[in-house]
Amino acid sequence: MTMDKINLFIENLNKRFPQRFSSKTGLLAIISLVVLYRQTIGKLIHPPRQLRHIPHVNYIKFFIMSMVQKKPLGVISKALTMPLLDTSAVYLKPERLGWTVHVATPEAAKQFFLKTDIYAKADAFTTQKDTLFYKLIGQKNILFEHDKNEWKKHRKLVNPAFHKSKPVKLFGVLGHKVFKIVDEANGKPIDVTSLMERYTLDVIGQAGFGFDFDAIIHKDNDWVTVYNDILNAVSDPVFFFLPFLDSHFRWLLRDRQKKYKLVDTFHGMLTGVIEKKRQILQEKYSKKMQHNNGASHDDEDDGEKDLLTLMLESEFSEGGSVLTTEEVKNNLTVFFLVASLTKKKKKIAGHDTTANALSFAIHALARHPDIQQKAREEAIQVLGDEPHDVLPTYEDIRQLDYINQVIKETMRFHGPVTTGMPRQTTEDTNLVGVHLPKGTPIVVDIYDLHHNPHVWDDPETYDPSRFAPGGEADQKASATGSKDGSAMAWSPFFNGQRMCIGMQFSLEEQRVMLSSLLRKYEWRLPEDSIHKNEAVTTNIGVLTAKNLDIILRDDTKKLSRKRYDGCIR
Ligand code: HEM
Repeated sequence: MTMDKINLFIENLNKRFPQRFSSKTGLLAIISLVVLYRQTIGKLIHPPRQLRHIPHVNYIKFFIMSMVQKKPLGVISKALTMPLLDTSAVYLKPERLGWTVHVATPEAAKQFFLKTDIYAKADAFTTQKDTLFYKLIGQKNILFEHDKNEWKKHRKLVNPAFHKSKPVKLFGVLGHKVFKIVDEANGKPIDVTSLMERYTLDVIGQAGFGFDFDAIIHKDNDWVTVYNDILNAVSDPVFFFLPFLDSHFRWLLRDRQKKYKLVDTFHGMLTGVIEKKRQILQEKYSKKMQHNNGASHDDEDDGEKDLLTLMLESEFSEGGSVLTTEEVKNNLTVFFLVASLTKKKKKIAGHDTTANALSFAIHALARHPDIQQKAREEAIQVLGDEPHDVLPTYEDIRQLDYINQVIKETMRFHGPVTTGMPRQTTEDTNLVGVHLPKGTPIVVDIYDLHHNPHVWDDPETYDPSRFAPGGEADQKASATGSKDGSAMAWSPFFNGQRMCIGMQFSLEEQRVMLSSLLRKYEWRLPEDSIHKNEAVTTNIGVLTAKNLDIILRDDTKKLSRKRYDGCIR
């Protein structure tokens, strides 16, 4: 605003309100308004000066589309972020840490994934101590740990457990419980997101630490309710955006205090299980050491042991406790957070990565009956067409080439994790020609990377054959190590050191579930489905399809409806 305009404005004010405004007070008022605007709304809607050389989304449009109109992420991406990628590999978008750099090309993603010292995990959540979320996840755990040495300690212990864990039989047995629910629906629409969430909750309970939530069959049982209540409280947007309510005003909020008690109850259960398992293992190992004269061989199948047992066993082989019970408990909680968290209130974004990947695959196959049929033929070819339910084996799921392509294309098209957790640059740096000052918040935008037309051919077309041998994805992967980082074009689990540790676990779980469903059922969307043309998704948190009802029918007529009778093929 020039001086002339200010003077004119003051003159007008003086005319309207004679004797009220001297030039001085008018000027002061205007300056105060400008400062106030800059410090509040201006700060929100304009990126900080040091980042203004990077293209940014229009804040107002973004706010309206995401918060007011609640448009699906894909719609927002097409309207606001994709156009920015025509001229730049990165752009700015508002996030929890303020204006954040979003990386959406393989070349830039490669730098992000590999240079972990520069793009270090931000201490974003753990700085807000005394919140319910902080209480739930605890101070030290593998996912949120930003101190490299501390993180290595966790990863070293958790890695072998995930490497050994192959609970394929468990995935199948719990799949048969899912069949029970589908059969009971008798052709009526089923909310598959909820069903898959209950499935993955039962999986992580049993595969994580041998605990049966029994969520598939009894969705309202006590532990599932405790768990849902905690999760709903943790994701309550009011407390999420105003964390000081938790830390400073909890004493006024009795209902909130109850949620803190629920977390204590949940932690108490986990701690009890850990301590009991430690004790049993300790006794077992002492006996074995006596009998085997030092050798500690175990006859049980490692693949079907739960992750907690495997973690504690690797502690024993290291010669004692590596992590405290508290740290082990925090890691188990993290497995829940990323592997299976159900939700009760539909308005809350889903949190469950694998369940959403499965739901999106079911949706994609419902929209593309030809692909569904091709995948079914493979499932029947590998698992057989005996007239009873079967349990896929590890060898079986290794042969599911086409279903694997379906899973990978689904995770490109609708990867449940859309950005990963924020990093902050630890020094001034240059990312593919863009200057980033120290302290810049930055994420890899998996959704935009997977939908970037400069990276993928016709990215809005769902086509599993991209992942066929020699296909588009293979060509990119064979460029591994190349400067343009094309191998990073598909990164639903991230890449590099902090890549998802549960990737194989999740992929195997998906292979078992999808092949089992395909072998037994045909499915379609109801006529009035909101997801007919494309999946209507959330735009915040883990990507979820809202109210995804599907009609499943055991009408292939190839198999009888006889329930699994205990025999494993
Ligand atoms: C479709 C399923 C899944 C997807 C898309 C997924 C994706 C991811 C991504 C993108 C990250 C990196 C986050 C970051 O550093 O910002 C991650 C990390 C992690 N994931 Fe997964 N995940 C999935 C399933 C699982 C499962 C089933 C488990 C465990 C049972 C798991 C355990 C973890 C852990 C522990 C980390 C932290 C690793 C570390 O920092 O060292 N994930 N996941």
